[in-house]
Parts: sequence; C-alpha cells; structure tokens
Amino acid sequence: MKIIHSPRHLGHSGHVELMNGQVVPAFEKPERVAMILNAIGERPFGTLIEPAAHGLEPLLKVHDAAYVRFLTNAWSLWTADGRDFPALPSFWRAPGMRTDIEPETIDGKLGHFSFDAGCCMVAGTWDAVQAAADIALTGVDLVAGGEKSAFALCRPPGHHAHAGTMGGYCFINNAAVAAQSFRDRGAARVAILDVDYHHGNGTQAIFYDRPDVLVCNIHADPLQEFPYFLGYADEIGSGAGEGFNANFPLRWGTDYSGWSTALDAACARIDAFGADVVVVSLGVDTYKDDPISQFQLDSPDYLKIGARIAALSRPTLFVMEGGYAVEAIGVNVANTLEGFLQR
Ligand SMILES: NCCCCCC(=O)NO
Ligand SMILES: [Zn+2]
Repeated sequence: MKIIHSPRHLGHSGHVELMNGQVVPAFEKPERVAMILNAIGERPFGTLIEPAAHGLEPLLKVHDAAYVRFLTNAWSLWTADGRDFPALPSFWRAPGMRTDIEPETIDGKLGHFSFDAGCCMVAGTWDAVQAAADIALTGVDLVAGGEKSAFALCRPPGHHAHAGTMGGYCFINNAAVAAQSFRDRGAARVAILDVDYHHGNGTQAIFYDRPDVLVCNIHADPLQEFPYFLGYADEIGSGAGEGFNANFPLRWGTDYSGWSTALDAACARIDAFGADVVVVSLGVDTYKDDPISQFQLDSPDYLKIGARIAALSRPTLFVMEGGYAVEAIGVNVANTLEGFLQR
C-alpha cells in the first residue's frame, strides 16, 4: 500500500482552538503525523510517496469559489489588520441573518465562512491545506490507476468542511474532493464510509442531494456530541439523493461490539449500492483514550475494522481524519491498514 504524505503539514502549527470556553493549544497537532509515520514504518506494508500538485480545479468541483478565495488570502487579511497571532473567528450568524452577503472585513469573513472556533489559521495553514488535498488526489490517481488501495495521510483533516464553510479543524474536504475526482475519472458510484468519532457533516452536506455518492457515517450521537446540529438517523438524503445518505449515531460509551454492528450495517449499504470505489474517512478518535471523544474502542479493534472494510472487496482510498491520542494514533492507524491488507 502506498502512503501519501507531505511535510508541508508542518506549516499548520502553533494554532489554537476554543474548547470548553478556553483558548487552548489545538488538539489537531503536527505530532499526529510523525506518530503515524513511525508506526507504519514498523510494519511491512507501507511505501511512502509525496503528493503530485493538482491545482485548485479539483477543489472548485466541491467547494465554492468565494470560499476557496477566502482560504487563500485570509491570513494576509488577518495580518494586514496588525494581528500577528493565530486567526480565529469570533462572530457567527443566527438563523434569519443574511447568508447572501460576504462582509468586507476579516472578522466578518471569518464568521461568514466558518461554523465554529475550531478552524484556526496561521501563516502556513493554506499551504498545508492545499498539500492535504493534493495528498488525497494523489491517492485517487493511484487507485483510479489500478492500485487496490492507498492511504492519504492528510493533515489538516476535512470531513467537517462544507462547500463554503470551515469548522472542526477542517478547511478543504479532502474525502469529498477525492470522491468527486473518482467520479470525474469514471467511477459511476462512489461510497464514502466515515468511521471518525464525529459526524462528517461537511461530507454529508456536499453530497446530500446526489445519488452517485453514498455517504455512510458512524459517529457519536449529535444529541450529545459535536457537530450537534447534523448527523441524525433521519437524515437520508434529499431529492435525487434520497436514500443515499445513512447516519449511524451511537451513544457515548459505545464499545467495539456496538460500534461494529453499525459498521456491518454501513457495509451492507455500500454492498447494496454497488460502489465502484470506497473512500474511507479514517478517524481513530473512536479510541478509548482519545482526549476529546467518548467511545471505547481499543487498538486491536482497528485490525478488525480494516478487515471488515477489506471484505467489501472494492478499491479503497483511506483519507486521514481525526484522532488525538497522540501516543496511540500511530498504532491504531497502522492496525487499520494492516487489518485491511491482511484479509
Ligand atoms: N472542537 C470541537 C470538536 C472538533 C472535532 C474534530 C474532529 O475530530 N472531527 O472529526
Ligand atoms: Zn473526529
């Protein structure tokens, strides 16, 4: 399996987030990548490659042009205001406020293009974001070119990013960009299986009215957990997309036995859909010691997750999402990939 990675993710460092009412160092920290690379390096299956550049066109197939323009120049707007510290939004709209107008000033733009204060930007953020999207797209090149699988070691993650909105540490939706690229390269039906602890609200929203991309999410119940306002079981898609979105919300404290029942149900949906290719949004924040999550999966369980995904017997692109237990993230990612490859 080829592992696509870039050191450009390091530009997204020194950022913060608003958590429990306090500005704290971001849990989505650069060390996560090193731990994953170390763990994979100890296994007999990974060949490391750097991404090829794909430009903005594939991003603009999924994201709004005004949003991408904002991402490319937000930092210069922020610093032009004399601010030399990480950029965070402070103001958001309430229902009933205007959504059709992009404010002129950076504070207004940050609120217009975000849904939380988990999307902090620093000088190197945009370069890291673009590299992450190139990593996912290089994974598409490999799998669409005939490789059975690949692992896009993306950082920052992407599954919370909507077409025109960032949040939850996510700026460009790497998995959605990859899914669209598979479609553009001839895959008629693409399934996205999001196994991250948090609901991939952005991915769901991007494909919600489309029957060509099935989105399955297994995640913490939004009644209890971020992103709170999307990810309920009754969200099944709209219009032509009705029946092509499936949410499997699970209560805090869920262990592998409960979690794997949802995985089997999601895999059954993917089989019935007849996916030509599967994009896995691989978050390992389902781990029992994850600092911001409340599931009870343990490291050996990720071997079983990988094997279950392999049983779909479809070309598969793994795209890295969340996971913040830095001491265990490497083992849990490597176990997922090993379980997949060993089947
Ligand atoms: N700051 C609120 C929690 C952000 C969750 C990020 C994540 O892991 N998403 O999958
Ligand atoms: Zn997550």
